[in-house]
Amino acid sequence: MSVRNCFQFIRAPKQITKFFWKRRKPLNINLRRSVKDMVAMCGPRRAGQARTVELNNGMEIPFLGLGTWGSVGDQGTEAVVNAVEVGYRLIDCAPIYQNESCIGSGIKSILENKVVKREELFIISKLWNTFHRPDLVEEAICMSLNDLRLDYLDSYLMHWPMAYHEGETLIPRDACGKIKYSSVDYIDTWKAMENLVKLGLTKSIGLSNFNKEQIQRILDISTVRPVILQIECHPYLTQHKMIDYCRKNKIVVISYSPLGAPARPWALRGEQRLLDDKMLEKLSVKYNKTPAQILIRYQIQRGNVVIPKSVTKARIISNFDVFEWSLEEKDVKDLDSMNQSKRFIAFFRDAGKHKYFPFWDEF
Ligand SMILES: NC(=O)C1=CN([C@@H]2O[C@H](COP(=O)(O)OP(=O)(O)OC[C@H]3O[C@@H](n4cnc5c(N)ncnc54)[C@H](OP(=O)(O)O)[C@@H]3O)[C@@H](O)[C@H]2O)C=CC1
Ligand SMILES: O=C1CO[C@H](CO)[C@@H](O)[C@@H]1O
Repeated sequence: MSVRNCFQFIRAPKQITKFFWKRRKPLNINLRRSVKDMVAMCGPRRAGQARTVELNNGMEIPFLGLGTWGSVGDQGTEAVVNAVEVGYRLIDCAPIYQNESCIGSGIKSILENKVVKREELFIISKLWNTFHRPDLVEEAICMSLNDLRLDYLDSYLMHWPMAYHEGETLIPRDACGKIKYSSVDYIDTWKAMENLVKLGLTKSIGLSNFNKEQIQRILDISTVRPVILQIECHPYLTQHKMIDYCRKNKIVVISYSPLGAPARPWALRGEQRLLDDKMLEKLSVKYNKTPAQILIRYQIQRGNVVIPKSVTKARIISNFDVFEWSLEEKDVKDLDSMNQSKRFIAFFRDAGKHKYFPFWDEF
């Protein structure tokens, strides 16, 4: 229920009073109590269960979105259709996932079938590392828009601060298999991204996988402020310092791999999956919710946007059931205490030696 509807609801008893006053008949109902009941009905949704959060440019972004890494072919298309039908309005995409045209088919289908209007969706894509050179930035967003069958994005993020050698290949390697870097400074890339907002190709721009010092460099020169920072975040990597820093700078955090990226067994390095952690098992029993729901709710309760990926219809549905209940503060603290500063998406092998590799600093 929107805030406006809620107030209409509260006003109703006054009209009832007026109507009965005119009829001069005594009423045998407790109007004061019914107002209280109505406020109680509206209250929780208004206070604790908001579904969107405001960005620093006044736009609203949904707290929960659909991740799309690995959502390929018809499965990817169906995942988008199913998700929007369930109520998801945010979809996180990227050309490096090499599926934007499948995701675009899903978006096209829901718009053609009038499930939602374009302006009700919040679509994110990202600038890949081989397109950091300023003269390539507009071409890159146009390719994403073309694949996604859209005229504009709601947000366009610089995927990583490191530039790779420009060319046809997304992961360019030399004869020894090492990634070929490019020396483009992300500051120059950012300036080119600012122009995309002026051209109307995206409504906002943001960052992904940047550390604090790198974000500060952007903030110091930007004429269009970053609205979003997308980073890995879950109880094994709670990101408290980064979240505080972003909050002070009015940047909304999007938590990626919120379930601990279970589809990347290589990232586990033989260790336990986050979803199998004993603490989650305990909370799962206590709240009668799945471990995934606990992990998603944890992010929303911390004020972070969260983008779990799934192509499984039942999971898409259950992952969305995170608004009508909440975790007690002490359980949020217990989840915080699981922090191990452990990254599943480390990217060391492909970019660890790049001068702008972000993860050598504390945050
Ligand atoms: N900016 C960046 O650099 C990055 C951004 N991202 C974004 O964040 C999104 C989410 O992160 P991702 O790394 O995919 O990992 P997630 O932590 O979202 O995990 C996704 C995996 O969990 C499975 N899963 C989904 N729901 C459940 C459930 N209820 N119970 C058990 N398993 C479940 C999915 O399987 P199935 O699909 O088979 O249901 C999939 O294998 C990405 O898809 C991408 O959009 C991710 C990494 C880096
Ligand atoms: O968004 C992403 C999805 O995962 C990839 C690695 O597994 C990352 O490279 C990338 O940043």
